[in-house]
Amino acid sequence: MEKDADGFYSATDASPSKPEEPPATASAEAETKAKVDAEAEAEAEAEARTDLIKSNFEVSITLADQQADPNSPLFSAKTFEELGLHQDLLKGIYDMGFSKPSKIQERALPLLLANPPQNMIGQSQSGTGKTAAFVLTMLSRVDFSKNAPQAICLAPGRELARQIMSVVVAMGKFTPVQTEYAIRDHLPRGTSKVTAQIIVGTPGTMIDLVRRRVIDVSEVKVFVLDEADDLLKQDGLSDQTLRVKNMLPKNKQVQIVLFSATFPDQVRNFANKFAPNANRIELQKTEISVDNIRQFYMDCRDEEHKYEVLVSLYNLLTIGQSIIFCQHRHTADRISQRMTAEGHKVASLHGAKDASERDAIIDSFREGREKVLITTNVIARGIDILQVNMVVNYDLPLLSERGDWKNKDDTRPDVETYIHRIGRTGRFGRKGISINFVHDKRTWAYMEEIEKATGKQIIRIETNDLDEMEEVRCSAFFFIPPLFRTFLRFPSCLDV
Ligand SMILES: Nc1ncnc2c1ncn2[C@@H]1O[C@H](COP(=O)(O)OP(=O)(O)OP(=O)(O)O)[C@@H](O)[C@H]1O
Repeated sequence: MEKDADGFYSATDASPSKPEEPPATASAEAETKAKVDAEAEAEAEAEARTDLIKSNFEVSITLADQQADPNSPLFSAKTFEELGLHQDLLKGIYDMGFSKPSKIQERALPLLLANPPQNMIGQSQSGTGKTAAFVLTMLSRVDFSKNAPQAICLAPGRELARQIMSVVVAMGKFTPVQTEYAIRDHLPRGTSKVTAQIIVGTPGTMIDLVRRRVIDVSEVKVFVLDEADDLLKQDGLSDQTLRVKNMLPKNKQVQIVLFSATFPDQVRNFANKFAPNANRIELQKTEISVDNIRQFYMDCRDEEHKYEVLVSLYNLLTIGQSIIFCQHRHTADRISQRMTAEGHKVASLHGAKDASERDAIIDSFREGREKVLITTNVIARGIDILQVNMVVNYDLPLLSERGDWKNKDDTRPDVETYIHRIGRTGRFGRKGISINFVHDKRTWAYMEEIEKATGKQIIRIETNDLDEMEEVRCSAFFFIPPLFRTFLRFPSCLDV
């Protein structure tokens, strides 16, 4: 197997080299060399120390490099100041540590903020900053002096709605914005009218709250769908999403904003009707999945062998954080129970757990208290946890298994879900690894189809060669100072 075939570079490659000054004498030369060596050693040690403390191996240099590369989805020729944002929002953005817009932010924000407001259908690869684009739109459009809902954002799941809200709160930190959730079990029965200006929730609960007049939508002027293709999928959430739209005021224009990394052809037409005359930012099919996620597969003998391989990967899974995707809830439960019984620390999350348990599990994972999360498609989309540097497709996603798919005999993989799943790693230019488990002719064929559809190579790793796996992981993520290699040979040393 060729390592680094797809141009991954380490921090050493990316570091700007120091200009060399010719030393005046031999002793000056020796002195300079000693100084440079000492500096390099100190840098390497500092880097190793920082990595040990953070226990994640981000190489920050890559972000600046990518934001300066016109071919990167993170590139921008402009600054946030040039995008026409209010001073208080600029403060919020810089407080979050953003320094430059990404391509989607640079392109979408001027269109989203222009007057009169126009609809938008925006597509950009996973982890490239779509959330900030629509959150800044909502925060820019609401009138903080009015205590009434003016912007509604829908997401397909509870975990994503909560995450979007955290971005609204962080970006709106220097504004007087008031926010409220429309997610299950959040507002107690008997709650009187919601006066918050921005509401984030899931379609079913939003309908319920509007119907019960807890949420009055008469002042709404922005309606956002995140993961819009999922919310507009026929037989899926599209009925409910459409009902929310039909509840919005008819006597004034509501700006409709749709965002996703994927807009399959069958949804695109409906999206065009849902958001008429929209400005559109689209990706070519070959651009959809990002290059910074290296994709691998492991050829397992059967279902039991899949489990054994997963267990053998445990040390690697816990260097950073990892998400393991299964097709069914019972598989996620079975694997996590078995691994826990064998002494491994893993968590499992799926839609059958109750709301408060789901919140506690994802929060604990987000805070890094759990390092391995075994789950279903419930968090395949949108979830942004920067430390996740490995995704395992324990089961490949299939169309026939999708709740909204009518043809249960369909023998095709669900390529969109695959793209979203692997997009849980490699966020905003970071490096990530995905591994698919295949175990028979059928799953092999699914994987080949995914490879063809995404146009990205999926490379084999031997199931019994953990050294190779370790090297793959090291070459993908780390600048490895010589001393530090020891730690990588024994990853448990890193759990400080
Ligand atoms: N301009 C920026 N500078 C630095 N970081 C940014 C910037 N914009 C967004 N980010 C960060 O990038 C990460 C990914 O952003 P976000 O979750 O919005 O991606 P996305 O495009 O919505 O992805 P997905 O398609 O998976 O939902 C987040 O951690 C976010 O804070």
